[in-house]
Amino acid sequence: MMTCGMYDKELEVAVRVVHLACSLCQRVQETLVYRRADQVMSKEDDSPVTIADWSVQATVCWILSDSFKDQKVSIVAEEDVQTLSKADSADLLRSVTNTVNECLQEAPKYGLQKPKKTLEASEILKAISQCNSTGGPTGRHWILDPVDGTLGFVRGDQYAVALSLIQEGKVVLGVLGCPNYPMKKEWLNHQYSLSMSLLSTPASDMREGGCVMYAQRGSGKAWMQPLKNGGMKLQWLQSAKEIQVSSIDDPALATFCEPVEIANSNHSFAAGVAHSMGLKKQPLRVHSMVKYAAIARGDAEIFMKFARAGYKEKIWDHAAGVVIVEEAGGVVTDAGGRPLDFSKGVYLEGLDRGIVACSGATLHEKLIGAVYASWDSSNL
Ligand SMILES: Nc1ncnc2c1ncn2[C@@H]1O[C@H](COP(=O)(O)OS(=O)(=O)O)[C@@H](OP(=O)(O)O)[C@H]1O
Ligand SMILES: [Mg+2]
Ligand SMILES: [Mg+2]
Ligand SMILES: [Mg+2]
Repeated sequence: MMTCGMYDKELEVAVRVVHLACSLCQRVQETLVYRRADQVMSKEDDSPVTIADWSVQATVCWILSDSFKDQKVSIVAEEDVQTLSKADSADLLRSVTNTVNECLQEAPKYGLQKPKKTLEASEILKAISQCNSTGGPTGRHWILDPVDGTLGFVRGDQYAVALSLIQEGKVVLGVLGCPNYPMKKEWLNHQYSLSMSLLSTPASDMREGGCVMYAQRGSGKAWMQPLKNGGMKLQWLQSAKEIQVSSIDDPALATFCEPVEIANSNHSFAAGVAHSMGLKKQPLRVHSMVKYAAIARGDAEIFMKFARAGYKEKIWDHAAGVVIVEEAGGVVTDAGGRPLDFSKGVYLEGLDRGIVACSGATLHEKLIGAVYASWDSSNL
């Protein structure tokens, strides 16, 4: 038996809906790489958002609400309906509505219920805006990043669908869908590009590619499955294999990963820390929570993110990745060595400088020491 925890039912629904959401993203990404300009919108903070971000949020909201009808489902998620409800956004809303309805039609293939009738645009808006919970220290809250690494997504590169559950302020399960991160390791080392692989690989082969990872808190185990495009009605656990962090603890042999964008993490500070702790390899720059996935799977040993001072990290950018890395045997803390606190609402309040994840305690101690030593000489 691959799960035997308190949240088996929640985990099963979460894994199924993440598979479903990944298939939606794959379809949208294929069209996006050819028609980028008019399909990528900007939010108020200038970050990108697409049909996929809203559509996944509406889809996951509908499935969770339907699957847990007896509960008042609380969802903390990234997107809101501001852009979508503007007067000149009618086409956009129509695209989202169609995308969600098409996706939900496929739900039975994934062992989930589909709606009895086609959802109206107003119901889609309602579903998206219903994900406006702020989490907190009590009760049960789903945490969703419908598309994490939207920039990677629009570039035809790495991105993730991240769903997790917090209970009394603790992350109790996490699921990460990584449609462009194949089961085999070597793929991550090349920069993944959908547009390139579409030219060189038959689309069907490429669609076999991705994986979904998941873990339940306290199980001491984390799992990976191939992404199922044709559905997964029965025996959803069967194709899962256990994953574990890397056993490398020599910094000279370790690989570290970090965000692609300099705006999202201070690369030069990370390089200083890397040098100071004796890392020798070039950093692996990857969009999205695929970085946590790489640590959990043993494809890399260290993840560092040092956002600019004043930026507040959001829980949906980390929750699923953290529980999967920890259950796979890794360590995740802030740059001061303290565990991340998911109980304070939407933000990781009180975060000390940045976030680090390591495959084990030896590398983690060295990393925290190197941050401490490098801090004075930096001006983050
Ligand atoms: N200024 C700034 N500083 C730090 N972090 C920020 C910043 N702006 C955005 N974000 C969040 O970063 C999420 C993407 O992180 P990544 O590690 O994938 O970044 S990168 O694309 O590889 O550069 C990204 O998640 P998504 O919006 O889901 O893509 C953001 O939540
Ligand atoms: Mg994100
Ligand atoms: Mg996102
Ligand atoms: Mg975003």
